[in-house]
Amino acid sequence: MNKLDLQQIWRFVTYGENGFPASEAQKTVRNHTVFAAIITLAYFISVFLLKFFMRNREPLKLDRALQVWNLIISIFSIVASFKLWFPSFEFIRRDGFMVGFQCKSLSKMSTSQEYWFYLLVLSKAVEFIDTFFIVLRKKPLIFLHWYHHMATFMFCVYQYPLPSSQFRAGGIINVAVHAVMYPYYFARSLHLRVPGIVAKLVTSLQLVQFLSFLIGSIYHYYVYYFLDVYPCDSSIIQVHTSTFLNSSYFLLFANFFFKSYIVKGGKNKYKSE
Ligand SMILES: CC(C)(COP(=O)(O)OP(=O)(O)OC[C@H]1O[C@@H](n2cnc3c(N)ncnc32)[C@H](O)[C@@H]1OP(=O)(O)O)[C@@H](O)C(=O)NCCC(=O)NCCSC(=O)CC(=O)O
Repeated sequence: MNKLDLQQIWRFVTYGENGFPASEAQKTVRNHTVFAAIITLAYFISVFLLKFFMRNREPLKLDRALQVWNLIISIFSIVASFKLWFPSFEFIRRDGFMVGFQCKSLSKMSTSQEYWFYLLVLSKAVEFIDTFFIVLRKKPLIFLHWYHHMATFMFCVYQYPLPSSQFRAGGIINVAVHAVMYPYYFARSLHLRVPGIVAKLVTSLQLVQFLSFLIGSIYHYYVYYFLDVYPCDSSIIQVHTSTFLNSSYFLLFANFFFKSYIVKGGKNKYKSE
């Protein structure tokens, strides 16, 4: 097992966009796969230990901390969206949405994009913080929430060191969705009167996102199984992993949508505001 080298991980964070050494960063992430699994397991255990510890205690207020957290992660998601999306339009314009974005071109990102993509991968561990707010504030902790955080981080650690335009396209779409979701959470944490329709729109956006990932998978399967040449840079095992994960997310979010907004006219918290 390789040694944990936080200094090395941090060195890439402070490197900046210019000449970002993407292959070194990818190697470092690959060398830390076991540590990533340990962090994910530690997250799982500490979340449920903390939940148990809080069972007879008053919920913590944490309003200001939650606002600051949501503001930071909103700014990160918005800036990363711009940094990652604008150069990607060139791939799409040149080679089309499927080939240019999903199948093979996106692996050849600029060094600036590579830098932001590295931050995006690390942010999936930082986003574990969301759950600690839920537990300490004694809000309902649903399976979808912790499963999604754990699986997404491990999926990123597995895919990032490998060439995969499909994975990179997924990350870029996801950060754009987070650029809407976190400002929504920020507004909620400020106790602003957010109309119920906004929550529905955010959940719909998440569902469209998972659907777009699944359409990407179908395209890969079609090319792999029915055409003579397979030009995409994701191995079929990578595509299978992506299909499994995104199908599970799609089903869980569809269930969330159904229970929150449709059954008995939807939950009150989304109606009253
Ligand atoms: C509309 C949603 C974005 C959020 O649904 P929720 O039911 O969580 O929304 P809500 O408005 O009722 O807010 C719930 C409570 O959480 C508080 N809250 C504020 N900021 C938060 C944060 N960063 N993390 C967790 N909770 C937070 C709110 O103030 C509110 O508290 P109070 O009740 O005190 O006002 C939905 O689409 C969704 O994603 N639901 C799944 C739940 C979830 O955990 N989602 C985030 C990770 S999934 C993800 O990130 C998917 C992806 O990658 O696209």
